[in-house]
Amino acid sequence: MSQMKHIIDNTPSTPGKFKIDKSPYNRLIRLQFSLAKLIFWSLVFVGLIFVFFYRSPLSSSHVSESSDLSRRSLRTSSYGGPAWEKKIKNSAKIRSRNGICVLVTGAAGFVGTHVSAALKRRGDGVLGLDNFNDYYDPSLKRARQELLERSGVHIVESDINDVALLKKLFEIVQFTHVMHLAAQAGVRYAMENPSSYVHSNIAGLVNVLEVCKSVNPQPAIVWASSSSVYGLNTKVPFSERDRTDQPASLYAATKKAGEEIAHTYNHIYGLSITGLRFFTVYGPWGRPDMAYFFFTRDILKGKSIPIFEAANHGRVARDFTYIDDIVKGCLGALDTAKKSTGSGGKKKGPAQLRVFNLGNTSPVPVSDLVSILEKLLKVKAKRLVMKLPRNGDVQFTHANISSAQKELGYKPTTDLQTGLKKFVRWYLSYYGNGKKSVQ
Ligand SMILES: O=C(O)[C@H]1O[C@H](OP(=O)(O)OP(=O)(O)OC[C@H]2O[C@@H](n3ccc(=O)[nH]c3=O)[C@H](O)[C@@H]2O)[C@H](O)[C@@H](O)[C@@H]1O
Repeated sequence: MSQMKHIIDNTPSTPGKFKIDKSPYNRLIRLQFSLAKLIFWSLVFVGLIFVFFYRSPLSSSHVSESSDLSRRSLRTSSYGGPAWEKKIKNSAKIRSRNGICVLVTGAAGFVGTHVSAALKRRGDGVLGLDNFNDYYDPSLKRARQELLERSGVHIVESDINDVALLKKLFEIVQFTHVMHLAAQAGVRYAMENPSSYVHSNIAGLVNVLEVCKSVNPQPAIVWASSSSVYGLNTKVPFSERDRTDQPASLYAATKKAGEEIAHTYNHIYGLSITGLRFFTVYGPWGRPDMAYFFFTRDILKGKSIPIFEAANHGRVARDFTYIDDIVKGCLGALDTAKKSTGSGGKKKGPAQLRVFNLGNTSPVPVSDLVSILEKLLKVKAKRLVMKLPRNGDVQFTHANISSAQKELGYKPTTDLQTGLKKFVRWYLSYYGNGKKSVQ
């Protein structure tokens, strides 16, 4: 109390504003006023500490906003410092004449790993970004990361929603291109965890574009859309000119929204943007949530596998596309991307806006995929034929690729039999020795 008195007595009145009055009533008012001031400044102090420790761009990223995203760990390691910056510069250094400098988001993902490795092999500068979430076994992502680090590609561990980090990366490196592959993938999981699709495929995309539009020079952007935007269309093969306004899953709806968002950023800010509609990409280092992958695992385990069929025993088919073909399409898109035209957040002229199908042009029924796997694995599958669930799946996909062929020189060369053979070889070497558990 005496300490309090000391504080109160020494609280200076603002000169010229208050006349010092010694009456008990005014002393009480002064006491209340000073207490209010004390509380106010204490709150400001606590607030400053909060801002400094939890919102600082150079501390861990904003995990709190993602806490509602069950099954995802958005853990990000702290970053900053000269050693960290050196690693980034080294990874992003262009080592060939006419090379490009690419920030690859989702670099520890299936397509991201293959694209990053291919860019690095040609001497381009590559920096990866990934949040290593646990949508599927993160140890597989870590193994891909090891692979990339060995070839000189560093992956910064953070979420695309961490705008401060994205800006920092652009301060360190002048990326000529952004290959935006980070996304919440999977058609059926969207019913389980819808907010993760909004977080990554909508909010995340907007953040990436926001940063890209405001840096100088603006990079050109190539990003992953999806064949699922064709939704319930029945006209085949799917052409880029077809309608895309009847998505069958929230996943598809977020990818379609992404295409519209891309249009806006191209229109307002002059960003050069290319969307790639991938058709069921498969291959070594693939995604364990995809059918070909978990069919392989379950056939080997002797577990039954659910094979979907449409009404009246209609076949469900996919235009399965091998990863190496997709990588060529991605590189083709990067190499033919024109420069963005804006600067200082302002558009200076019309910029390139493109969308391409990257498929294989030969759909295969899922039951045939299983037959190929049976032969390769030399194990008979326990087939459990089921009705196609109404949770996002469409009956078939089939790409018309003439546009990608013409503009990107895209020409898929791997049929499903050949591609699955390579996948199975990888699968057995990665999981087959019993050291790693298949999740
Ligand atoms: O092409 C695309 O745009 C999409 O391709 C895949 O989606 P999907 O084609 O549904 O791939 P899978 O989940 O591997 O399914 C492949 C086929 O197997 C069928 N399937 C799936 C699961 C299952 O238990 N049984 C089954 O028969 C599906 O109906 C589908 O026809 C990816 O998961 C998406 O991220 C991607 O965007």
